[in-house]
Amino acid sequence: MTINELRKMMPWIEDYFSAFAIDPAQFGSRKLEELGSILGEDYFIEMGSSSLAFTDGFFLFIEQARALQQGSGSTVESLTVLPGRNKNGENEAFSVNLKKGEVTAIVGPTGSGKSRLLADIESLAQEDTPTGRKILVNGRAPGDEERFSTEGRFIAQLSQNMNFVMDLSVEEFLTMHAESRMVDEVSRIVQKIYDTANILAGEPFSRETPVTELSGGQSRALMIADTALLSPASVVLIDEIENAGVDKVRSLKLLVSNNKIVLISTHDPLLALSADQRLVIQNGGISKLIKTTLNEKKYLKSLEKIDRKLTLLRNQLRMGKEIDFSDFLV
Ligand SMILES: Nc1ncnc2c1ncn2[C@@H]1O[C@H](COP(=O)(O)OP(=O)(O)OP(=O)(O)O)[C@@H](O)[C@H]1O
Repeated sequence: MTINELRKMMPWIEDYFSAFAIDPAQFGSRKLEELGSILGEDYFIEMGSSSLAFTDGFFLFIEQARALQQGSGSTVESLTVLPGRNKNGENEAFSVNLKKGEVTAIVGPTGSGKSRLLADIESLAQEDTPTGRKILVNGRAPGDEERFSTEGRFIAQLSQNMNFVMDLSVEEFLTMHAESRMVDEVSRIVQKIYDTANILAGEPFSRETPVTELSGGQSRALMIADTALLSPASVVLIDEIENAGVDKVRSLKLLVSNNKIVLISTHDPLLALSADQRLVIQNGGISKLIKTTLNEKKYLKSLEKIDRKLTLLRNQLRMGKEIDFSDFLV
């Protein structure tokens, strides 16, 4: 496949060329594989026999380009979680200040209160939830209008149990959302989100699929792509991405950009160590804030390799194949 053929297949790719001031006409007839040498190794795109395989570098490319296009855009510079009480009614020891561009993992045993913390932030709690926490935006308490308005919400939440209640196809849903955001070129952004969601989802789906018929993983992938590419949210809350049948590492890269505050509740070491820091929740209260160490970061690449192998194995299992351990054990 040539670069021009890719441009025809995915017209939205032009956005990224223009964000990087690259004129694709200069190398349009060259093979896709050569894109790596043009953009730099990190952006290399592999070609399978019948399908495209995108590297993580490509996703980073997309993400960086998007951040460039959107500029700093975000209005939320910081979120502060003022101390509340744990399940025993004891005061939390310290407040937590989350800044733009930071990714924070929330870790802790099952039932410890990770989702509760996300819910406090989502509802911009003002000492009116079971924890008694208070959330400040840019250093001040939001007014009721800000808290309860559905317009211009700057917080997006992705959770494990996402159900669509509308009777719309994927295409209708995305079109409606894009139109409500008053974007230019609705059909182009719709295709971009659809293509990205299909890359993230374990099993592909068509534009005509009713959203109510999407599997858990597929609807998750659709909402991740939608949030990353269309929602103007400057705070993204993610509740356990790991079991959703989506490519979690790529999803995180897509959602995280320099101008967002991202919180992710997780039991997954790969996701937790991808974050800048982690909040430890015990018995309903925030008990520690640990910065990810350089040593931990050093092992991320190896963890990613192990995780890819496990994903392959999981896919073989899902497809009803006999497991091939030849690559796994080296
Ligand atoms: N500080 C608190 N005070 C009172 N109740 C709390 C507090 N923190 C959490 N809870 C309650 O404890 C229950 C379990 O919390 P939550 O669902 O947030 O746990 P979790 O860590 O997300 O668990 P899992 O890992 O299983 O998803 C919820 O009903 C929640 O409202």
